[in-house]
Amino acid sequence: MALLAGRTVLLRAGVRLGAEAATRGGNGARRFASHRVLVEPDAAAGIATIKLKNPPVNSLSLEFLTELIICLEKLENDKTFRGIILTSDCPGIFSAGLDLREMCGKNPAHYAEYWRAVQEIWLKLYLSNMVLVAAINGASPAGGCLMALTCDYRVLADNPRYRIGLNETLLGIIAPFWFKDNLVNTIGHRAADRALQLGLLFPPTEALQVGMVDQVVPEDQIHSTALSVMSQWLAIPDHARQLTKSMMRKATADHLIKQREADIQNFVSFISKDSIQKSLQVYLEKLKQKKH
Ligand SMILES: CC/C=C\C/C=C\C/C=C\CCC/C=C/C(=O)SCCNC(=O)CCNC(=O)[C@H](O)C(C)(C)COP(=O)(O)OP(=O)(O)OC[C@H]1O[C@@H](n2cnc3c(N)ncnc32)[C@H](O)[C@@H]1OP(=O)(O)O
Repeated sequence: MALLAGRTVLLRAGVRLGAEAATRGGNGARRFASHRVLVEPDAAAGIATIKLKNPPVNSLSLEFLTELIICLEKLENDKTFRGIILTSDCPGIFSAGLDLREMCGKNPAHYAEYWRAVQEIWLKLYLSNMVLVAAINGASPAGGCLMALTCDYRVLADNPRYRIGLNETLLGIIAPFWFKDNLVNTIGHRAADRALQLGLLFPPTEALQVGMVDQVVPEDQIHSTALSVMSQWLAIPDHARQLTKSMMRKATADHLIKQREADIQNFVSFISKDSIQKSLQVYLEKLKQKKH
């Protein structure tokens, strides 16, 4: 049943999908992988595990986002799969969020194309008909946190270095309204107000307390926990769960869908400002110097 999916991917024609491959797994299910998105299917269970693999930190570049969008479309249209576990193949990092290099020193057309892809991945994940469980096995700032927030359930590995949150203000930028809406829907208005203004990155215990994640487990139990949560969610008849999900999420998604173009223009003019470019460059430089 396609209650929510089926929208078009509006991306630059000809973005290279890398060495995409489709083979048959041991259980007969199609296994497909691109350079940066690994899909491990379990056809018998109806579950696909997506492993993000864009080292070193799974930053969400335009090419990576494009591969992910295509992968999600394929899974959404394949009736074999009813659930996705979203996790990382990069040790200690779930995702460092949006790729800062896509937002620095480029032209307005590039910023517009990039932002459309960011919107698209959010809509694809947020409106998916499938059950999405995030198995967060690493740090998850900003866009990384947003991806996790689109999921139906979040399991975080218990490691104090694995902080999660929308830290945009620390970079001198602003979480867009639809990031904010997704966060408010998850942790409530007061907690979101504080978290967004202060750019808070929550360690596991605090993330659980505030409701940013649903469960914190030892790192070696993250996949088994995600599987057991998934089986609980898949026990619900699809049509009832999907209609309920749609009822809960439609207004938030429509908020963006209705003003997608204006949101792109807003992003382009904001990110093109000299002062914002300067802040992002300083932040990137600090990240680079951290090692030395
Ligand atoms: C009224 C409203 C008006 C206007 C609003 C309109 C629009 C809104 C405008 C903007 C919205 C933008 C929303 C942005 C969302 C984002 O996601 S921004 C990205 C935020 N991400 C971060 O802050 C994370 C930064 N990274 C880290 O903290 C750490 O790297 C890490 C904890 C993830 C991992 O730490 P380490 O393992 O120690 O790794 P390193 O720090 O050494 O990093 C390795 C390598 O990777 C580079 N890198 C890290 N993060 C990014 C990134 N996000 N993008 C690009 N590159 C990144 C880092 O520089 C290192 O590079 P090298 O030195 O090896 O070259």
